[in-house]
Amino acid sequence: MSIIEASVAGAGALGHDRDGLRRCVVVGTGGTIGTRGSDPLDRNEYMYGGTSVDTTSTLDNLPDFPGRPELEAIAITDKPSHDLDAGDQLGLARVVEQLRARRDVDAVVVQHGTNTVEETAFTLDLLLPHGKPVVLVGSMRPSGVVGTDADSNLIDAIRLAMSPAAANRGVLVSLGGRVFAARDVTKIDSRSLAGFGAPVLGPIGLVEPDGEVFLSGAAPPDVAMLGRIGDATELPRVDIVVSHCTADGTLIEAACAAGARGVVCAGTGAGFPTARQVAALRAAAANGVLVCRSSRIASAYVTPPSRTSTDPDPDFLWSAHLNAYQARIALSIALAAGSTADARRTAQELFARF
Ligand SMILES: NC(=O)C[C@H](N)C(=O)O
Repeated sequence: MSIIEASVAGAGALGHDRDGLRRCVVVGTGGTIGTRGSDPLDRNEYMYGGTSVDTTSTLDNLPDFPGRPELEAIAITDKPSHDLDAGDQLGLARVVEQLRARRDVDAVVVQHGTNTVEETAFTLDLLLPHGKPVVLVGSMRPSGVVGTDADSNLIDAIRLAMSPAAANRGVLVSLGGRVFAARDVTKIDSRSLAGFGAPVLGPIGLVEPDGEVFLSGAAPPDVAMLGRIGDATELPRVDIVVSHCTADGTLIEAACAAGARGVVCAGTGAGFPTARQVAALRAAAANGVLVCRSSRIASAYVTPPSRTSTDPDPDFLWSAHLNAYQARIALSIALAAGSTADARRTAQELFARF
């Protein structure tokens, strides 16, 4: 596990003496929202590590706002989000659970890079039981630059997390005044301040500029897989292989040679690998690797095999509404929770329910 530190900054250090008020803990993992631009006019030049803004000073610099709860900061990693690994995500899940178990904590906000926030959000959604709100937040621009969204997004996320409507809703993601369910959200733009979208079902809510929170839609299932993976600090390797014209089995064989216990094929359309990929996937499945058909397109429904001539293989799992990135996470967690035979059942159940 590569959690580097778990240092709690006392709320008193934040200068707010608000006995009796509610408390939100902000957990820093890194990402642009955890950095400060070196030039106010340069939105791209910012650094991690030594020059980044730690979560405590981010909160110290946050202006007061109506409804501001007591805030507490914990820094656990300081990485661009594409460098987070499963150990980081499992460690984060356990830190969030410890915080939610505290009687004086009402909600947890996680600062996270936007590149993979959808992956960590879905991981936490599978791992954590429903209960006190958990909100992930990122920003498209570092703090301290002209037009930054770092402070406004953080304030929105805190307001969302402190809203009673956010409890028992699974993990939520907040960016640009919009609220997304973990299972729906994806990064859709690498430049726009509205960088997140939910291509299939849309956002489930709004945080208005005056702090009003509106949420709609149903909560996702409460599967709480953390309780089933014991004290695992890593997750079994599951690789994604994309399909396209001319794709053959080389990458599938390489994944298996690297020790993958599962392979997700991001197939074309409703989940179709090429014939040469199917042959390699069959060979993988024959060797005990769990194979899942998913799709490379943003909105797909990959259905169970009907044993018609066009279906790749009745032994392959199918990701239903989940995209390939989500299927990889669900399969990996299912493999961590039990034997390969159990994982086959658990993963297919997770695919069906989300
Ligand atoms: N806007 C961002 O947060 C991107 C960032 N580099 C990341 O860690 O994902």
